[in-house]
Amino acid sequence: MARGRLNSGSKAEAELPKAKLNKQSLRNVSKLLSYIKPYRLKFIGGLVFLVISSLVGLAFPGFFGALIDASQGVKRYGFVPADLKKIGEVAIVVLFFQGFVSYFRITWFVQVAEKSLAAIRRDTYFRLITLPMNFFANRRVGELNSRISADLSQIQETLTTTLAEVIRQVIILIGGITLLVIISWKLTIALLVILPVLIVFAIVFGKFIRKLSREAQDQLAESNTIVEETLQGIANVKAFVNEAFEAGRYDKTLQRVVNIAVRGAKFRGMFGAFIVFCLFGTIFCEIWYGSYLVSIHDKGMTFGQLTNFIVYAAFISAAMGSLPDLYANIQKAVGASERVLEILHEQGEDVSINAEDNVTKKQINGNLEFSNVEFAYPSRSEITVLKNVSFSADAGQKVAIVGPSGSGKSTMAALILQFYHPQSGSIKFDGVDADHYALTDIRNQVAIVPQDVLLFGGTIAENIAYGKLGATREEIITAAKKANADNFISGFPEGYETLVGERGVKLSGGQRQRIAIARALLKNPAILILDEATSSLDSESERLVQEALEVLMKGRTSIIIAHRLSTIREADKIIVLEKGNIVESGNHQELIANEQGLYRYLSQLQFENA
Ligand SMILES: Nc1ncnc2c1ncn2[C@@H]1O[C@H](COP(=O)(O)OP(=O)(O)OP(=O)(O)O)[C@@H](O)[C@H]1O
Repeated sequence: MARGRLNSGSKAEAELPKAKLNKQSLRNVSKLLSYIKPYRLKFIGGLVFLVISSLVGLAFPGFFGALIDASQGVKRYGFVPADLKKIGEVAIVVLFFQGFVSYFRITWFVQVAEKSLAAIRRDTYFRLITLPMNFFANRRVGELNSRISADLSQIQETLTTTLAEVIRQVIILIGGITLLVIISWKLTIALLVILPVLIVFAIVFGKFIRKLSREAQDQLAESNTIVEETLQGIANVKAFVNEAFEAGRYDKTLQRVVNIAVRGAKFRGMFGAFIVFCLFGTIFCEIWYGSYLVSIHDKGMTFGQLTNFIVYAAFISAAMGSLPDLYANIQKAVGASERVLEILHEQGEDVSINAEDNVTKKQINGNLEFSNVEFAYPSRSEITVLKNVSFSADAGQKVAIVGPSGSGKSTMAALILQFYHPQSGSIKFDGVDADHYALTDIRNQVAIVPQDVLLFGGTIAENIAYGKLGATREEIITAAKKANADNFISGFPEGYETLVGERGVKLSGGQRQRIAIARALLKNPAILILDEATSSLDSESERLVQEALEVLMKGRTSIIIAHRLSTIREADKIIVLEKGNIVESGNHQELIANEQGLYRYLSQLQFENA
C-alpha cells in the first residue's frame, strides 16, 4: 500500500497521462537525475537505510513467532533463548535501531527530493519565462502551469515516496516469500496459487469501479457548472423567466449522477461480496490448513510458525496489491519528466538568471529605424503581417502609427521590443543593427505602456517599482506624482501599501494606466512605446492620463500606436499602415491634405462618429 505523502507537493493530478516505460523514456528521465547529483551521498545513504529498514521490518514478525513459541516452552532460534524477557529486550533494541534508521531514511529522502525538485522547478520556471514569445503563442497558460505544478509534484512524489515504496515492497515480496517457503512450503504453494489470481481480479474490478466513480464525478462537475453559470448570469435567468428551465436542466444532470452512482454501487456491492467470500475464504482455508499442520506436531509446524506465516502472508499480499499502483505512478512520473524535459531543452532567449548580468552595457540614444522589414509570425508563416516596412524616428521624436485593426501596429511594437525578429530587412537602434546589441540592452532601454495594464498581486509601490526594481520610496512617489497617480494613491487608506491585483483593490482603467506610466517613468527609457487604450476613458480621466503621457514622452523617442487620431495631431511623424504596408507618412497637416488618403478617410470617420 502506498504510504502517505511526506513532502510539500500538492496532490498530483490523478489523470496525468502515463508514459510507456522503455529504454528511451528511462534514458530521458535519467537526465533529470543529474539534479540529484549534488545530494548523491544523502540519496545513497537513504537507499542503504531503506534496504536495512525493509530487511529489519521483514525480520521483526519473527519475534511474534518466537514469543508465542517461547510461551509454550519451544525454543525457536538458536540465537534467541526461549525466554520472554530476553526476547523482549532484543526486540526493543531492534525497534530502537529501526526507528533510528527510518528517521534518517525519511528525512534524507525528503531533503534530497525537495532540494533537487526546487532546482528543477527553478530551472523550468526560468526557462519558461525566457522562452521566446512564439513558444507562448502555441500553448495555453493552463497547460504550462500544470508543468510546474502537477508534473513536478508527480516527480516529487515519485522521488520521495514511490521509489522508496517500490524498493521496500520488492524486498518484502522476495524476502517474504523466501521466509514463507522456509516456514512451510506446502502452505506457501497453496497461497501463491490463489493469491495472484485474486489480486489480479481485484485490481481489474477495482479499476472498473474507479472508472464508474470518475464518470459520476464528471457528471457532478457538469451539474455544478450549471449552478455556476446560472448564478453568474442570474440577471439573465430572471429577466427571461427561465427559472423553471434552469431547474429542469439541473435536475436532468442530477438524475444522471444518481443513475451512474447507483450502477456503481451495484458493482461495489459485488466487489465487497467478492472480497468477503474469496479473500477471507482464502485466509480461512490457509489458517485451517495451518492449524491442521500445527495439530500434527512433529511433521507440521509450531504455533509461532503459523503466526509468522499469517503475518508474512499479509505482508506479501499487501506488497502484491500495491505494485500496480506504484508502477502506474512511475509511468506517470516518467511522462511528467518527459514533458518537463521538453521545456528544459527548449532554446531560451539570451537573458541571464543573474540580474547583474542584465545591466545595460551599450547605451541607446533613441534613434530608431526600420528598413525593408518583412515579417510573418512563426506560428502563421504563410501570412506576411509586415511588408517592406521602412521608417525612421530620430531621438526625441514622436512618431505615431495609425491604421485599421489588424494592419500590424502592435506587431511593429513587438518587433521593436525584439519579441520576434523580421524574416528580412533590419531594425536599427542609433544606426546599429539590433542583432549587435544584447537583447537585455534593448529591452532595458525600451518601455511600453500597453493598452491593458497588468498589475501584479502586491502593493501599488511594488507595482510601480517593477520599472526599476531597486527604486527608493522617494523615486516611486516622484514618478507617481509625475504620472498624476499620487493623488488617487494617497486617497487610499493604505496609500502606496494598498494591495492591488486579485486579492486587492480593483483600479479603474485610467488609474492602471497612470501606474503603468509611473512604472515607465522610473525605467527612464530612451524609446517609449505607447499602445493607446481603445476603450475610451471618461474625459477627466483621459485628461489626467494624457497629461501624464506628455510628461513621460518628454525628451525621448515615442512610438505611439494610436487608435484615436485626435491625440496625435502634434506628432512629428504619422505612419499610416494598411494590411502591413506603409501607405502614407507625414505630419497631420500633410496627411489631412491628401484627399484620397487613408488618414484623411479615417479622420473623417472618427470625426463623424464623435
Ligand atoms: N501572435 C500572433 N500570431 C499570429 N498572428 C498574429 C499574432 N498577433 C497578431 N497576429 C496577426 O497579425 C496581424 C496584425 O496584427 P496586429 O495586432 O499587429 O494588428 P493591429 O494593427 O495592432 O490591430 P489592433 O488595432 O486591432 O490592435 C493580424 O492579422 C493578426 O491576426
